[in-house]
Amino acid sequence: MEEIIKTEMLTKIYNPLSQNPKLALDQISLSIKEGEFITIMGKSGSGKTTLLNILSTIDDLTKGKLFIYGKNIFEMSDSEKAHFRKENIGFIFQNFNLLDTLTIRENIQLPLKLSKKKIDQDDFDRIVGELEITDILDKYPFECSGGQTQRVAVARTLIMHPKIIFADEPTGNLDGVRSKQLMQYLEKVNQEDKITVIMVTHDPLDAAYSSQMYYIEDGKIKDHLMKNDDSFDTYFSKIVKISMEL
Ligand SMILES: Nc1ncnc2c1ncn2[C@@H]1O[C@H](COP(=O)(O)OP(=O)(O)OP(=O)(O)O)[C@@H](O)[C@H]1O
Repeated sequence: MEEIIKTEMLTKIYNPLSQNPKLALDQISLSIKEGEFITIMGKSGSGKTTLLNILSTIDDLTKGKLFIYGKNIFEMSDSEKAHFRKENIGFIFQNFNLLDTLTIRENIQLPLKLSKKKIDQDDFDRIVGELEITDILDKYPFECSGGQTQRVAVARTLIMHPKIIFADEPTGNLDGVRSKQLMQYLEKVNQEDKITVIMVTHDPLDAAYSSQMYYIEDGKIKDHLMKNDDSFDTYFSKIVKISMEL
């Protein structure tokens, strides 16, 4: 499988020139191939969101190297980065970011309109059907349940057919049943559509869906588990053990 993201000694220092520079990521080297399902775990403040933001090119690194599809990020112009994000990346956040003044249908179609892409009605119908939100398309987000708005946010991401989904604590506001549904859906698009998923989570049940887990401590990779190396039970129990330290 093609390598999509590679970092070498990636380092992030916030406010480097101030009296209080903050070393948030410290020489992170990793490689992510197409079709993988990666989770990033670690204590609060360990650097997980910073790493996600840099890998998705939303934020800049301070030192080290980041390659996207083999291309050095320092050699990419802002418009090349914007193009990469538009064509390749989808985000799922904890608070879903739906617009209350738009209907559910309009919310889902918004990214297509913003990037001046045509709406493929069959594709739209398939996605909202799979996510079971067909009957709320004319409602507004404030009229929907948390589980429904979460599925709308997923639909809005998938309508753009991203190659990579970045998810930051996507189940953070959901109950156990809704969390499981979201994770099963992410697993489905990962396995069937080969969408690469890179997800930050605190929850070992969420992390168990991944094929690899990076554990970050004080901005450094402290542990890297691969599901292939172990049986599922062993992988899961290692994740549970690590998450007990969180
Ligand atoms: N814009 C910023 N300016 C200065 N320091 C920052 C900034 N953003 C994050 N930090 C600091 O960098 C470190 C890593 O932050 P980050 O948000 O990546 O951690 P995290 O592991 O995602 O935490 P959490 O689980 O609480 O969301 C923390 O010490 C944080 O306070």
